[in-house]
Amino acid sequence: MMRQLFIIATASFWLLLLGFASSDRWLPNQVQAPLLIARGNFRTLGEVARHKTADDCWMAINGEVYDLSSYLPEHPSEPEVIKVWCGREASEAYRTKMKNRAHSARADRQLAEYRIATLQDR
Ligand code: HEM
Repeated sequence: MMRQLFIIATASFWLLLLGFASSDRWLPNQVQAPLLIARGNFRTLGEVARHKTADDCWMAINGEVYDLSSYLPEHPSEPEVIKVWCGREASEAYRTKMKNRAHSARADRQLAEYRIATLQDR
């Protein structure tokens, strides 16, 4: 009886420990994002520049880096209007739509979904 109790207690202890050690893997995305920032997920403009095609399209906007590859076909303008900004610093373009008009709050919310990193200055 004591032996069984001892085995159960030991097994529970290690299971609990394992659970704590790997718990952040099971956290939902909203919780994982700040963890990624805390761990320093930074990309430089040089790295952004390597993703400059429509199929592989990163942009730096307001200090954050976005992978917009899957969003491009959904953008409600002529494809060229947004494609030319792939691989570039595009804060001004996003802020003005290149015609002195701001994007909507809905656009801002969509943009946030594509964030992959924070922009590193150098
Ligand atoms: C960075 C370069 C970009 C440029 C030059 C650009 C330009 C434009 C233009 C010309 C329009 C259509 C005309 C208009 O509504 O005034 C438009 C609409 C829109 N764009 Fe962009 N866009 C850019 C990036 C983005 C990104 C990254 C997103 C979101 C992930 C986005 C989301 C939208 C949405 C949702 C609309 C519909 C109108 C609105 O909600 O503001 N755009 N954009």
